[in-house]
Amino acid sequence: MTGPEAETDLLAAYPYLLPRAATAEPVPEPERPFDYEAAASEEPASAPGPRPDPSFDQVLDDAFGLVGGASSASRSRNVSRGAIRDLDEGLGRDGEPAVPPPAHPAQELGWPQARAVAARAGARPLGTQERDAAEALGAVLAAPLAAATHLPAFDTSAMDGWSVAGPGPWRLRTPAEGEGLAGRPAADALRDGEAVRIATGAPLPSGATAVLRREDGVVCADGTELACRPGIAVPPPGRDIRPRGQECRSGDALLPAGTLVTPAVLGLAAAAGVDRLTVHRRPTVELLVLGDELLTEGPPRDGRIRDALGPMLPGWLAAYGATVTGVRRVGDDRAALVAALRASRADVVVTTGATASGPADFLHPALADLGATLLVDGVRVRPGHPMLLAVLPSAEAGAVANGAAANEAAPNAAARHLVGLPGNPFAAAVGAATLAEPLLRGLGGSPAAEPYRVPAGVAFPGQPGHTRLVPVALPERGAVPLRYDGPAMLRGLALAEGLAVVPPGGVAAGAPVEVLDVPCG
Ligand SMILES: Nc1nc2c(c(=O)[nH]1)N[C@H]1C(S)=C(S)[C@@H](COP(=O)(O)OP(=O)(O)OC[C@H]3O[C@@H](n4cnc5c(N)ncnc54)[C@H](O)[C@@H]3O)O[C@H]1N2
Ligand code: MOO
Repeated sequence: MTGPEAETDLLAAYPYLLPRAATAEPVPEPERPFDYEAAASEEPASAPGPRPDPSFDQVLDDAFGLVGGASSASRSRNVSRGAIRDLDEGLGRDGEPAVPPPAHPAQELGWPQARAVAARAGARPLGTQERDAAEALGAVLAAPLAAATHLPAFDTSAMDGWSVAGPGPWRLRTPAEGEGLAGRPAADALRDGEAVRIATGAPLPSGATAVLRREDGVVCADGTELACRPGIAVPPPGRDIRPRGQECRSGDALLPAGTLVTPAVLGLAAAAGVDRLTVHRRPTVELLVLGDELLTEGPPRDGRIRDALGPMLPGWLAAYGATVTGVRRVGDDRAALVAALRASRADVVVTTGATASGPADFLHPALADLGATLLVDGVRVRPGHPMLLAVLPSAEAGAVANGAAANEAAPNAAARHLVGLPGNPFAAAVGAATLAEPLLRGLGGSPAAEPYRVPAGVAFPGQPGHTRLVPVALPERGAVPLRYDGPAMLRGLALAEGLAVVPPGGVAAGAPVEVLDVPCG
């Protein structure tokens, strides 16, 4: 469907785009080279101070302001995608060769290379386990889901009405108590010319050739005869019967290994009689939020600000496949950070803040104290460049150092990792999408997926030498950037339907641009 009717439907589905729909205009190309710092520090035009409550539409208009309006339609996605395959094949993006990463990177890596390093660090899943289906939600199937039954398990009626044998009219049998209802044994066999009531989902009696819908049949006054209503044709054999095995046969592989266990997968498994699922163990993650300046409630005060990442990142990390075992706040204290890292039993520790070189940025010294190995130490990406990825010494070593029992150690004998995200909130999100996503997906057994690309709805200027990650809306005309995408801002990200990956050379309007998912669960 196209044209005004389609547009009306889409606008009904996405009302927040409505005010822009009528006014969407061609988008002017930016006239000056992209100035990242200027854009990052871009503030609302009006002076600070009390402002009248804007309407929801105004808020969204404002966010879309940078591109002169979103187009008429949007859509949502819920697909996991990696972006590493071409690198693994040695192709490289951004014009950078996909050279093997150094063991101790002395300099920032390109964005594609950093993602490839994180993917390789997570290349070996942590192990498999059999779990009750409900507990497997969010894990990845380690074996195909095999049907334990035919579906439907028996011939069944697709409609409320009568099961009939042969062409009508039919002698209508008086049903015994419960006969013809779902969940009861099939009614006694029908002989040719007979009919008996049946409900949707009830097993079909043998001898039945079709189902006559209730609204298509008429019963004579004494209730003994059934005929089609005038103008209704006799249902041909098989009409409104769901035959046994129509959807699958017992033993059929319904889903391949590598499928994410979603609510729909739980539904399918239950329908197919499967109670236990074989899944990859989800990596455990502990989130350490670093910084003395962070408050956990109320407005910023006395130079202190609210922690935005403790509330945000657990959902993101869970969407990447992790089981988040805890969020801990650690002050600007090197010894406390070292102790927290030693004490952690998680497969992956994610930290926020303290990645740079300020007086309170203790992450690098703490990692040195621990004897950790840096795999990524800075990435040529804006924002988020100080992000890092390290291999931690084994949990057993940490446990012994702390006098803890060895069996408290992470069940994973494989390497434990630390993802260090910058403190600026949008920069931290970029770091999570760059390093935590491929690492956690891999450890959790998700296969790498093809990069997801959409046409750029406008030109995206590049930043020489750096990849830019830009929060975008995805209306029909393609990816369009959202405002308020500075490193310390979350306004753009909170509205975003994806993160566009803009290579150093930029992306011309209409050319494909890779888009990463923004977790929304
Ligand atoms: N001399 C340099 N200074 C900085 C550089 C640099 O290259 N050289 N890089 C800048 C960039 S880019 C970033 S990003 C930040 C990274 O800083 P850190 O990771 O060390 O983080 P902090 O200094 O702890 O915090 C930075 C900023 O973010 C705020 N913050 C921290 N945690 C949170 C949180 N959980 N929720 C909300 N906001 C948070 C913090 O208060 C600071 O304002 O370094 C630049 N400096
Ligand atoms: O670019 Mo930082 O990484 O400002 O946020």
